[in-house]
Amino acid sequence: VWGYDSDNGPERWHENYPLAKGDKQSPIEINSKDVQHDSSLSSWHASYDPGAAKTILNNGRTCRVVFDDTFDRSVLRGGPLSGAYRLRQLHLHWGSCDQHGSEHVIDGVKYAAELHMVHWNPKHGNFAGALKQPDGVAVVGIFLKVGQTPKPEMKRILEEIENIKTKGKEAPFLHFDPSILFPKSRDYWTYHGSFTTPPCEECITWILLREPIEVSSDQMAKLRSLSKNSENEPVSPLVDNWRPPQPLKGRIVRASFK
Ligand SMILES: NS(=O)(=O)c1ccc(O)c(NC(=O)NCCCCO)c1
Ligand SMILES: [Zn+2]
Repeated sequence: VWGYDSDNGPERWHENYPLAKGDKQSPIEINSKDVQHDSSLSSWHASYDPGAAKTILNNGRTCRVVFDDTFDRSVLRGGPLSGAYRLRQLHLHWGSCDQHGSEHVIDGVKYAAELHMVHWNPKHGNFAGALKQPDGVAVVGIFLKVGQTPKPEMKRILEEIENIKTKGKEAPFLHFDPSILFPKSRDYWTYHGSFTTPPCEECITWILLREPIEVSSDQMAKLRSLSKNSENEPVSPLVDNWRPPQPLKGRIVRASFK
C-alpha cells in the first residue's frame, strides 16, 4: 500500500497508480518570476456553515476534518472557479522538523506544513464523479509557518489530536468554521493540477494563498505526535507525509496579485 517511506513513497507510486506520471501533477514549485498576473481573476469567497463540521480522524496518512457535503451547505466560489464547490474535508501535510513539510514550494521556500481544504463541484453528481472531471475539485492551500504570534484558530484542531493519536481513531468535531484559518490577505496563485496522493487524479483547480498563517513550534510538535500505526502496533510517527514538487510540463501559474 502506498505511503511516504522509501519502499512505498512518491518515487514508486506510479507502479500502481500510473496517473502519478501525468502531465498535470501536484504539488509544484512556484517561481514568482514565471508567474503571470491575471487581472481578470476575481477574488474567491468561502461561505461555510460551522454546523457542517462532523468528525476529525487519523487515517494513518494525515489528520482530516470531515464536513457534511450532502447539500450546498459550506461552499467556495469565485476566483478561478465557476459555480459553487462544496467543502468536503480539510487535512494537513507536515515535516519531521520546522524546515520542511509543505508540498508546494514557493521561490525555494518550504513551509513547516500545508493545510488543504478540499471542495468538489456538485454539477458532477458526487465526489467520485468529480474526480473524473478537470473542473471536478478545488483545493485551497494554506501554508503554515513557525512564528512568534501563533494563530489561536489552529488550537481547536491541535487540541483534538490527543483523541486521535493512532491510525483509525476518530472523534466528533462539531461547530467549526474553517474560514477562521484564512490569513488576512486573499492573494492567491492558481493552476491546474492533481491530488498529491494516489491515485493522483488530475481534477484539481489549486488555489494557493500567498500569505502563510503562523503556528508555534509547540503546535508543530503536537502535529508530529500523531502516529501512523494503529493502537497496538509499534509506534511510528506520522511525519513527512508530503509529496515533493512535480514537473510543471509547461503549465502556467496565474497570480491574483501583482
Ligand atoms: N492532498 S490533496 O491533493 O489535497 C487530497 C485531497 C483529497 C484527498 O482525499 C486526498 N487523498 C487522501 O486524503 N489520501 C489519504 C487517505 C486515503 C485513504 O486511504 C488528497
Ligand atoms: Zn493534501
